[in-house]
Amino acid sequence: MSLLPLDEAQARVLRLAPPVGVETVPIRDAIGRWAAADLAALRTQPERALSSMDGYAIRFDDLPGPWEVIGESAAGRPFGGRVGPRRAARIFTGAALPEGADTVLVQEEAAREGTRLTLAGEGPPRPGSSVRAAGLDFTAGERLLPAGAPITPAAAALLAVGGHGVIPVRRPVRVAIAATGDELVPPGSPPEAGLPESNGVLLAGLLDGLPVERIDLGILPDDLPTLTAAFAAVDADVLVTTGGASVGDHDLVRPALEAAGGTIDFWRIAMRPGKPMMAGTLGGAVVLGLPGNPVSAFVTATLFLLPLVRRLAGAADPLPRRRLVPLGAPLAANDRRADHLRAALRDGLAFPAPAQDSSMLRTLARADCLIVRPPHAAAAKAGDSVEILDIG
Ligand SMILES: Nc1nc2c(c(=O)[nH]1)N[C@H]1C(S)=C(S)[C@@H](COP(=O)(O)OP(=O)(O)OC[C@H]3O[C@@H](n4cnc5c(N)ncnc54)[C@H](O)[C@@H]3O)O[C@H]1N2
Ligand code: MOO
Repeated sequence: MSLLPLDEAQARVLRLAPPVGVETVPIRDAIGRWAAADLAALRTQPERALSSMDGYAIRFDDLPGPWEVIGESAAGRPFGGRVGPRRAARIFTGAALPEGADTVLVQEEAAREGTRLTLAGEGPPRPGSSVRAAGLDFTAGERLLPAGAPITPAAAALLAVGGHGVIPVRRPVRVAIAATGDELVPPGSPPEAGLPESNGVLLAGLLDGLPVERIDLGILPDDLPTLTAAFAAVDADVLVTTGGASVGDHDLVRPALEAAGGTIDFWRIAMRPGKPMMAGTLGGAVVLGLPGNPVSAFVTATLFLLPLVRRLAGAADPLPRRRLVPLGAPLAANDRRADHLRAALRDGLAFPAPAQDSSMLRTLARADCLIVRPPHAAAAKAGDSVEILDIG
């Protein structure tokens, strides 16, 4: 049986559809989304030279003083006059540097009596001390954020000071979620009713915080006509199913997708857990058929569903970040499948959970990260570096 390498499978999923359409939203609503266009500064920041300290605006050449104080410049209330030779203007943090002045003498190093100002310390070391030059942060026309960059709180603040009030982003991504399996009952059902459905809870939680409009299709039975009709009726950007992805007689997601008119792009990946994941398209939707085992669903959602949603939402760099940490315990050599091992982080070391069965949610809920073991990785000892994906 041929298994697709993980990185190739990820690249193929990201190629299944372009980002969704653009909408323009107020800047606060753009946080947590991605810029849909290159965004340039509409103004220069600061627009003119400002003081970075409370003190006196002077001419550096006039040091060591004394000076006569002829006016005051406060933030939003600039001094209209000019600072000539041996003259100074009282100035506050964020206030415009008056014409003629080039330096700020901080007030801790100044003494003042009426309008007479004298040096009471070492004074500014060089021209321009305690002055923020015009355009120190950026100049009008400069690119502040490239298309596809995440709009973090800091990026949104930058765009705000850059003169933007509204931002072009991608509209929310519509994600339809269906759990499949005759054994499943809604969470909170009586204990004897069946297996509580948990993948829907898991996926809803993983999608929280992304710009997603969720469409919950609930629990679908292992019945080909029912599944086919449900899939055919889906109006979404993404249809994600869990369960029924493997090779058993009741694993009907693939035949139902095909019966509904969908196309399978690939099925089965060289990874563990998550091998039976399938990807394809149905009408305008990308379809991800995640395996039913809860940990397999978590790992494939982390590695495929979330990157796909980020890409559809306009992210240029949608894959999860990995980092290197030392192992806290040895690991055996790996086989041909990329492994994702639930692990705890203690004192900066990654300790793999002793049991890794893909049904065990308790080990997942206790894990801080997944250790990523590439195919055919050699045995590793405690202290060796391994790649991890942080989870939370
Ligand atoms: N002969 C083979 N059998 C299996 C193979 C294989 O290659 N050959 N692959 C195994 C692997 S790996 C996985 S993973 C599973 C995936 O199977 P399915 O996607 O068909 O999932 P199900 O059989 O429907 O369910 C698996 C397991 O998970 C429980 N489940 C399903 N959905 C939910 C849900 N929404 N909430 C909670 N629990 C759920 C289900 O009851 C099963 O216990 O196949 C292996 N078999
Ligand atoms: O590899 Mo399956 O996805 O765990 O148990």
